[in-house]
Amino acid sequence: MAQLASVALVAIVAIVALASIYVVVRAIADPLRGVPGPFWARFSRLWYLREVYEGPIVRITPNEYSIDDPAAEKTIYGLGTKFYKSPWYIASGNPDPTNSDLFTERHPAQHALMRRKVANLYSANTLLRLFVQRLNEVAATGRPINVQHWLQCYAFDGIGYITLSKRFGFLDRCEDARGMFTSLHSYLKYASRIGVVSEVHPIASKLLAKLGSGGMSHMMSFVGAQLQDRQQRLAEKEGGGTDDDFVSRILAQHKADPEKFTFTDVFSTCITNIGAGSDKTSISLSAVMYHLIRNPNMLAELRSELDEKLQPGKTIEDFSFQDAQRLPYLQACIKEALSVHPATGLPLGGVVLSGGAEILGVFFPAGTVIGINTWDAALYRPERWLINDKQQLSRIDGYYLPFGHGSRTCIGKNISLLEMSKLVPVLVYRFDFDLVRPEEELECQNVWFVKQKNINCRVSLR
Ligand code: HEM
Repeated sequence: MAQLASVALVAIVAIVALASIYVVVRAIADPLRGVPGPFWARFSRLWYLREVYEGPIVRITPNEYSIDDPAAEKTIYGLGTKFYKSPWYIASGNPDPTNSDLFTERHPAQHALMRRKVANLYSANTLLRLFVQRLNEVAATGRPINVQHWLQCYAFDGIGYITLSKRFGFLDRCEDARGMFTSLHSYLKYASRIGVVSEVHPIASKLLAKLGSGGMSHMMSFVGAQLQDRQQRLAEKEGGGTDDDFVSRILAQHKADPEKFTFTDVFSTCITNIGAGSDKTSISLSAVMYHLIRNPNMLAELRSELDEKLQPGKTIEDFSFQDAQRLPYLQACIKEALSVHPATGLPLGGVVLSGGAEILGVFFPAGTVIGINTWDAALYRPERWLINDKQQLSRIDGYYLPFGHGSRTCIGKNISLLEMSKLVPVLVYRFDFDLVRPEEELECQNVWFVKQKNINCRVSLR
């Protein structure tokens, strides 16, 4: 027995020694060893779970680099790119690779095919009245609210409505009654961490499911029940046409060609909408509101633009998306907030294709993972989007990446811009928001989505 234990010990020591030699030799022989980054990123992916580092090209793992260069956007994400999404995306999806969805499908051709199937459903159209009613009620009580949480209720009900023509019901009491925010948050924590070591995703996800911590299970059962209900209604309506909403159109596509557009496609499109389109919209809306609350001069400027453009006999709620798009200061406030606080906070990784790629004079061999982080931290200054200097505008626009870029740009971008353009004018026109603790810095948590934690305000009617 003692002999067996010492053989096992020798074997373990030998494996550890060989692995260490391999890691050190790989780091020394690495043609990209000149790229700066944290020391431990030369040897292991694990440091990525905690640190931040700045520079034009930064090593973030032994085989992964974060790039800060707008010209690289086209190379990595441009339409027709052959770059695969990086292995990080694996942990966000179904462990069964045949059940991928638009967000997690890594193969460029498969991804393009999937995207073509649903692209027409995302052309842009609200829960404004209900949200304003809730704010009116809370304003009457003087009770402080967490603005991010309330906007999350708005965004969740919004995306439920847009996708399934059914609200989840968060705006009824502005509470996470179904535990869905918590579920999505634990899913994001899981995906952002396990994405770093995505090889363990098939085992880790099974283990979590056994422990009853599935993350998305609430959402899946809600979506499943709504789809079943709608299918039944459509069947009863046979010959009588379909409703003109997202879910009817997607089910009609499935009915027309169930092999090309399978029920799994229907389900994963709806789930992806809700996972991808709720928190990111609420984080972006919170960013717009936070910076306006923090900058009273800019808030006053926006309000005077709204006063000026509001036609006699109309209310602020009558402003259409088209009207809002013609308000330069409003659009600059939104764009600037998404610039200084993009909803996602990790590099959007892509695997370098065969033949390699040269970026900022550095050659990255095939198989290396490179990506651009959407964060372009700067002072909040909407005015910088309102200049006439085309060259300067195009330079700053090159760094604007909150929705990603090219072939994998956010498919829900128009929907969320519409939601923001409709809601922000109403909020700033109807209400005052006063931070409960203005002396506190903004606190955020990065779980791939960078969530604000402490935008606590008292709301009052203007
Ligand atoms: C302000 C709100 C939003 C922001 C900031 C945002 C941002 C992003 C970003 C950065 C990506 C990742 C691109 C990549 O991995 O390279 C993405 C992808 C995606 N978003 Fe959004 N998003 C928002 C709202 C929405 C909404 C409302 C929907 C659905 C209705 C949606 C659906 C998707 C989908 C399906 C993808 C995957 C697209 C693909 O890979 O082809 N997003 N979004």
